[in-house]
Amino acid sequence: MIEVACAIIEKDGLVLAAQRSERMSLPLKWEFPGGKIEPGETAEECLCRELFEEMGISVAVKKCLPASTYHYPKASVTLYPFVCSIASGEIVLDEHAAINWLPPEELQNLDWAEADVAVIESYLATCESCSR
Ligand SMILES: Nc1nc2c([nH]c(=O)n2[C@@H]2O[C@H](COP(=O)(O)OP(=O)(O)OP(=O)(O)O)[C@@H](O)[C@H]2O)c(=O)[nH]1
Repeated sequence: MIEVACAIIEKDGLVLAAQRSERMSLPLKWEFPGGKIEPGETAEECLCRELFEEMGISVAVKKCLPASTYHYPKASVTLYPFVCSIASGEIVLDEHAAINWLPPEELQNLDWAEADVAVIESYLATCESCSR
């Protein structure tokens, strides 16, 4: 079981999606930036560390969404999603192939890592700026 903290970053009514690079597992799939929770670390501590390492930004957590587990053929992944805003810094891509800022209702148009599909549904169900 892999435990992963991930950030649903909102800015001006848009949401950040990040595309995994060709060198990563699940190449070129879209995801919410974040990473594996290390021993002794809380999910929120992990989130802050990974966002700084991967993108050079500090985030402020606005809301936690329910954890969601997906069973890939090789491993099970539990995602701990946090709705966030950028507190400081400008995004610099260190690991990802690309980023995209999308209106919430367009998120489902991307080719997401399978574990993220349920997270997006949960986000859309609670999202205040969504039209649906
Ligand atoms: N960060 C992130 N990982 C996700 C998401 N959805 C999803 O299935 N995963 C999976 O969760 C795992 C997290 O791996 P990662 O590569 O981002 O984490 P990491 O930086 O700590 O790992 P590493 O240092 O071993 O490369 C991968 O197996 C990845 O495919 C998501 O939305 N965000």
